[in-house]
Amino acid sequence: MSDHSFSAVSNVQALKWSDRGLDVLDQRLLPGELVYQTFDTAAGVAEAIASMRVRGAPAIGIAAAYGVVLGARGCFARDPSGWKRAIEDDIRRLAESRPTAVNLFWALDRMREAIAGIEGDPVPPLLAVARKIHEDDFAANLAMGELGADILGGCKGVLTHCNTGALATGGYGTALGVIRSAWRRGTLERVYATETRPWSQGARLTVWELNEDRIPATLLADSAAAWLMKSGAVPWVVVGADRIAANGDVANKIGTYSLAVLARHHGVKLMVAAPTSTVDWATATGRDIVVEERDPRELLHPALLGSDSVIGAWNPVFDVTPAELIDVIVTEAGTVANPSPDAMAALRGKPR
Ligand SMILES: CSC[C@@H](O)[C@H](O)C(=O)COP(=O)(O)O
Repeated sequence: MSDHSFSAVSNVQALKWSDRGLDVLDQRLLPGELVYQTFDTAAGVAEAIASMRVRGAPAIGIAAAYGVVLGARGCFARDPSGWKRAIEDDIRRLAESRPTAVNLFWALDRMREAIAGIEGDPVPPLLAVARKIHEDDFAANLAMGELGADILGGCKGVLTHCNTGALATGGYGTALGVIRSAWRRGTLERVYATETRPWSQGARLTVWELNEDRIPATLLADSAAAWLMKSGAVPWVVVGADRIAANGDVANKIGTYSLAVLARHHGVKLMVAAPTSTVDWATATGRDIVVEERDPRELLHPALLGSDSVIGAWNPVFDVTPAELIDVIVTEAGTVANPSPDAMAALRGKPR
């Protein structure tokens, strides 16, 4: 993978592999500081995912794949004949880092399959698989960008939620990839980005990425979305996904479901852009998706945290949008209009 392939479309790379280990751009510090930290163990990568230094379903999967390479390097050095048993602990730790984004489990399954066939030093073959996962995600983003931009046609304004850009993926982005492609075609004039709770992912990451690419954007509070839709400025909402069930229900950043309901009320269309690695064929409907709930302290003011406080906080960080509220799902393998179990099944057989 050449650096040029990334810098041609975006200056941002969330994950970089080097002989020292995995360099992770600490997304918690953006946009104020651009700091990479190097992780040289699988446990370190698991912590980087859990603590949200790495964010976004595809990027989490890619980081986990590199984490397995690091785990194999350590296990093989300690025990060349028993490393395959030892690495299971690392894989388990990585799998426990976040529960909702299925790309994590998809990538770990790919690494496990590769481990099964390895004789001798596992690092070169596992690194090749991790790099392929990374490169394939980037290529999928570019393909989705084109397919999604075709559907947006001459649309001048879109609303997006969360961050789905180069930082959240192998580069370029899912929903933000569609937006980048539409912008490059000269059709899109302005992006509206929600600030996105928790941690203001839109305010700190999405609009930063858009600014890096000089794409005009307007930031709004999540609660301003209905009012924006009423104004007619956004014929489309374009979002990513953390897990898509086999019937087309979509788990994505908290607030996506609200946007879907609002969009339907206002006659605004909803596009979900995600690679096929985000489709969980083993999960029949959105009811079976585990929705991560994070620490209430991420929401609640410290002054209200004391033992004499009667205030709690509910902090689910994803929600599930039912398929019937989604107009189209865009993947690198094709698009699914009006998603249903049958329409999704047709996607399954298509080559990536
Ligand atoms: C490109 S992944 C889909 C996103 O919309 C998504 O919800 C996301 O970035 C997840 O964020 P995270 O910060 O990892 O919880």
